[in-house]
Amino acid sequence: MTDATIMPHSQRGEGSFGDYVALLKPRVMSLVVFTAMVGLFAAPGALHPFEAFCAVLFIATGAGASGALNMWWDADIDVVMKRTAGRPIPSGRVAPDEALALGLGLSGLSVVMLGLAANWAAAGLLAFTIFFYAVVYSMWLKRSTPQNIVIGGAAGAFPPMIGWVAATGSVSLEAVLMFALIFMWTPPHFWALALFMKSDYEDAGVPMLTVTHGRKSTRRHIWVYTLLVAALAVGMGATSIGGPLYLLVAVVLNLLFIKGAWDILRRDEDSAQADGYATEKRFFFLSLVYLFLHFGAIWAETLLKPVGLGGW
Ligand code: HEM
Ligand SMILES: CC(C)=CCC/C(C)=C/CC/C(C)=C/COP(=O)(O)OP(=O)(O)O
Repeated sequence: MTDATIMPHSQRGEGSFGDYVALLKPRVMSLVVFTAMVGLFAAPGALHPFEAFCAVLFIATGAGASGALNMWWDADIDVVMKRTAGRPIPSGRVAPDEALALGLGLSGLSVVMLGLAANWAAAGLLAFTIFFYAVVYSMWLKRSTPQNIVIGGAAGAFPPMIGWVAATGSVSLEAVLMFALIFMWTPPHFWALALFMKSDYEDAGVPMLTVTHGRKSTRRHIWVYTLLVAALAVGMGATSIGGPLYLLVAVVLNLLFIKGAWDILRRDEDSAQADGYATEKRFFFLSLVYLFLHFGAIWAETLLKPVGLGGW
C-alpha cells in the first residue's frame, strides 16, 4: 500500500465511533454473517444457545477484521474511486496504522475466541478465511488478474462452512454445497456492479473484467455464471439441505435471476448508458435478495424439520 495521496496523519481529525465501525464493512458483512448463522443452525450438532451466539459473534468479528485489513491495504485505490473515496482512511478520519491495528487485533481475538467457544477446526477455518480475503484476494489477486473475484470469491463462500464446522467439528457435503452456492454466485453479483462502476476501476487501475475485457464480454460471463449457479441452486433442492419450500424458492428466484442475466446479455451499450445502467443495478440488487432468500430457505427447512414439514 502507498498512502501518498491520502491526507497526512497530522491533518487527520480523530475518527468517530462510526468511522471505526465503517472499517468493518458492516453492510456487506451482515449478509456474510447471515450465511454463517444458517450454516451453524442447519448443522446437526447441538451447540448450547450461548455457545452458538458466541460463535456467530466471533465469526462476525473475524469478518469485520478482514474488512478493516482490506481497507488498510486498499486505501491508495479507495481514495481514487468515487464509491470509496469517503471511507474513513482515504478521507483522513482514521490513520492507516489504526486500521491495521484494529484489523490484526480483531483477527487474533476472533480466532482465539471462536476456538474457545466452539472448536479449533472452526477457528482454523476462520483464520484461513481472513487470510484469504486480506492477503490472497486483496493483496495479490485484486490488482493482478481479471479472475480476481472468481478465485477470491472463495473467501466470501467460507462463512457457512465455518458455521457448520463450529457446530459439528467437521466438514460435510451440506457445508460444501453452501460454499459452492456462494462461490458460483459471486461472479454475477460482482460483475453486475463492475458494469456500472467500470470507470472507478479504470481510474484506480484495478484489472476488473469490465476494464480488461470490456462490458460485452462481462455480460457474457454474467450469463454463463448465472446458468451455472442456477443449476447448482435448484439441484441443491434435491439434497439433504433442500426440501419442498427450498425448491419452490430456488425455482422462482433462479427464473428471475436468469431473466435478469438475459436482459443484461441482450443490452446494447447505448441504451445501458442512456438509462444509467438501470438493468444492471436492478440485477445487482436482485443478487443480494437472491442469496439472502436461498439461505433463508435452507434455514426454514431446518426449522420445519422437527414438526415433520422440512426436508425430504
Ligand atoms: C470476492 C467477492 C466479492 C466481491 C468482490 C464483492 C464486491 C462488492 C462490492 C464492490 C460491493 C459494493 C460495496 C459498496 O457499495 O461499498 C458489494 C456490495 C455488497 N456485497 Fe459483495 N462482493 C463479494 C462477495 C460478497 C459476499 C460473499 C457477500 C455476502 C455473502 C456479499 C454481500 C454484499 C452486500 C450485502 C452488499 C451491499 C452492501 C451495501 O448495501 O452497501 N458480497 N459487494
Ligand atoms: C468470516 C470472514 C473472514 C468473512 C469474510 C467474507 C468476505 C471475504 C467477504 C468478501 C466480500 C467483499 C467485501 C468483497 C469486496 O471486495 P473489495 O474488497 O474489492 O470491495 P471494495 O472495493 O468495496 O473494498
